[in-house]
Order: sequence, then structure tokens, then C-alpha cells
Amino acid sequence: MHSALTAVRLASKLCQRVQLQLKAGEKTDKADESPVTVADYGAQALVAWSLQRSLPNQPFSMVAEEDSVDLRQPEGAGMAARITAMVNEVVSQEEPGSQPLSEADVLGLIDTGGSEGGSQGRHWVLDPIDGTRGFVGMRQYAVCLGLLDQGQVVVGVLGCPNLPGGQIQDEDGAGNSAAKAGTDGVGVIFAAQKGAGSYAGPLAGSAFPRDRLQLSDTQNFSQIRFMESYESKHSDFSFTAKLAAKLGVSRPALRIDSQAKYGALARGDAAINLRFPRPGYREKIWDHAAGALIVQEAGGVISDASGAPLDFGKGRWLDLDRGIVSATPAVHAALLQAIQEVSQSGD
Ligand SMILES: Nc1ncnc2c1ncn2[C@@H]1O[C@H](COP(=O)(O)O)[C@@H](OP(=O)(O)O)[C@H]1O
Ligand SMILES: [Mg+2]
Ligand SMILES: [Mg+2]
Ligand SMILES: [Mg+2]
Repeated sequence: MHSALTAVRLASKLCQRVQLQLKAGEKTDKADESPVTVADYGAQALVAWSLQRSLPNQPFSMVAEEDSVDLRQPEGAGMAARITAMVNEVVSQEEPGSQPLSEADVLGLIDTGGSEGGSQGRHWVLDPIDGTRGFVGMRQYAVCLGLLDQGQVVVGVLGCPNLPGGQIQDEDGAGNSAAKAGTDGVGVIFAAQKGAGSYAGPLAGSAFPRDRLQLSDTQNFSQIRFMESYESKHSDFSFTAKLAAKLGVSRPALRIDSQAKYGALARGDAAINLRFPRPGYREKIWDHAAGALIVQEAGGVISDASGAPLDFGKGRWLDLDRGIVSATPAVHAALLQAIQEVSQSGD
């Protein structure tokens, strides 16, 4: 757990620096049109560096989102050099006097994330920046690190540099309008260990997060609200609006990027998190592993749209029925019923 916290904090530091100085040329679009920035790559390299340094005698396997293929093309050379410089900036602060990493070292660290994962052994699961669109748009994003042991998530850590330390009261408080990293009270780290609970605390510093998160269940649907992606292309907002109406939830949706939603759910900012991608979209394990444990250890429930638990031991992807829903227990049960009814009504 200590190694995971350290790795996430280092990567978050790099992301915060880059978000403040983002330049248009440093963003490229991947084949699926999702963006990737120097910070995604840099954060992935730093997490791999930090974990290997903290745990030198353990076999290292990591399932992570990014790889160095584009950086090894001639067009990627400038970006690779800049990533190397940024990673070295953080490494030299962490380990003064150390030999700087070469570009080949950094590309090699990024590529340690190519593991297939699975139901055997231990594998780190990393999304170096979840919510890259939010990161580029100066909104929410999260550095997400999980540990799989025999196919089960046993550790989950989320670094959320732009998340307010207190509960989000309204949409504006969600930090959607501007990055406020470094401002007083902004920047939260969430951590969970299987069987040992979920905790939140300040991202800054190095203290173990101390606030134990325990969800209180409710059936009062007129008071609760739900969360969903900020990006309409990531989830079907018309379906979620029907679900909310069916449940009697009348408050407007809280739309924020990334797994910061899972942290926000675990601490009670909202009672439901809904995600219904277009048909055919395949969910990746790094988009949910860390957040799922944080929700469960706080007393929440997460499943696919038919109620089946998420299986993180099947490789890099999740196999599931339509969407992913998480909520407090009674609300989750009502939600599954509402999903059936709204789906059957066909309108
Ligand atoms: N068309 C699509 N439908 C659903 N999810 C998508 C998508 N395109 C990208 N995503 C995923 O949605 C994640 C962000 O989730 P959210 O909408 O909650 O912010 C992205 O993570 P990355 O930003 O790590 O690539 C990406 O994996
Ligand atoms: Mg991405
Ligand atoms: Mg992601
Ligand atoms: Mg990502």
C-alpha cells in the first residue's frame, strides 16, 4: 500500500506540473480518437519506476493503458525527449544525485505496462491519467493504480489533483471550470485495501490518508443525485435521464471526468455512478479496478447493468452486460430493477 501511495503521488505531481503548462502540440489522438498527452506517458513511466524501486525483489507485472509505439516513430521523437526530461525532473527530486534516466530507460518503463494480467499471480493495474479529456480541458482527472492478486483487486489508490477536499455541493464545485490544483484543500488521495476499508486524505504531503469512508445507505430518492461522465460520448445521457426519472431522482446529474467519480461516491458526494457506453464499446480494467475497490470497501456495490460483479481477472478487458453501475446497497438494488424496466419499456 505504501508503495502504491508513493507511486501515485509522484505521478500526480508530474501531471499537475504538465496541466499548468499544457501546450497544444503535446496532445496526440490514438486510433480510437481518445487523446494522450506527455503527462499520460510520463506518469506511466514514473509509476513503474517508483514501484520497482520500492519493491526491488518482487517480480513486476503491470497492466497499463499506454505503450511507447507512437513515441518510437520519427514524429514521436520530440515528445519522447520532453517526457524523459519531465520524468527526470521528478526522479531527481525524489532521489537527489541519481543518474538521470535515458530516453530508452523511460520508453522501457512505459512498456512494462504491457502485461496481459489474468486470474493468476499479482499484477499492478494502472491508468496513468484517467480522464485525459478532463485533464486537457482543465477539469477532473485521476491517477489510478490497483493491484490484482489471483484476479481480485486487493489494493486501489486514486490520486485526484483537482478534486476539492470537501464534498462537492454543486456542479461548479466539481472543479469543472478550471484546474485548482495546489489551491488550499484541493487534491485528494483515496486508498483501499481489501478487507481493511477505504480512506481519503490530502494528496499533498506523504501521510497515509486517514479519513475512513463509510457510506450510509438511503432510500430517499428525492434527496440523492447521480454522477456520470462529463463527456457525452462516453455514456448515454438520455438513458441515464430515464433511469433517474424512474427512480424518482430529480436533482441534476453531477458530471465529472474520470474515476474521481468513484472516490466521490465512496465519500458520499452522490449516491449513484452510472456509465452506459455505446453498444460494442469494450471496457478496460484500468478504467475501473482501483475505483471499484474504493467503492466496495466504503460499503458500496458495483456491478454491470445486469447485476453481475465485475471480473478483473480476464485480461486487459472487462466482459460485461452494457453498463457499469455503482451505488449504495439499497439504491443499487432499486437501480437494477429500474434498468430492467426502462430497457423493457423500449422508449
Ligand atoms: N467512446 C467511449 N465510450 C466509453 N468510454 C470511453 C470512450 N472513449 C474513451 N472512453 C474511456 O472513458 C475513460 C474516461 O472516463 P470518464 O468518461 O469517466 O472520464 C477514458 O479513459 P482515459 O481518459 O484514461 O483514456 C477511456 O478509457
Ligand atoms: Mg486514454
Ligand atoms: Mg481511463
Ligand atoms: Mg488514461
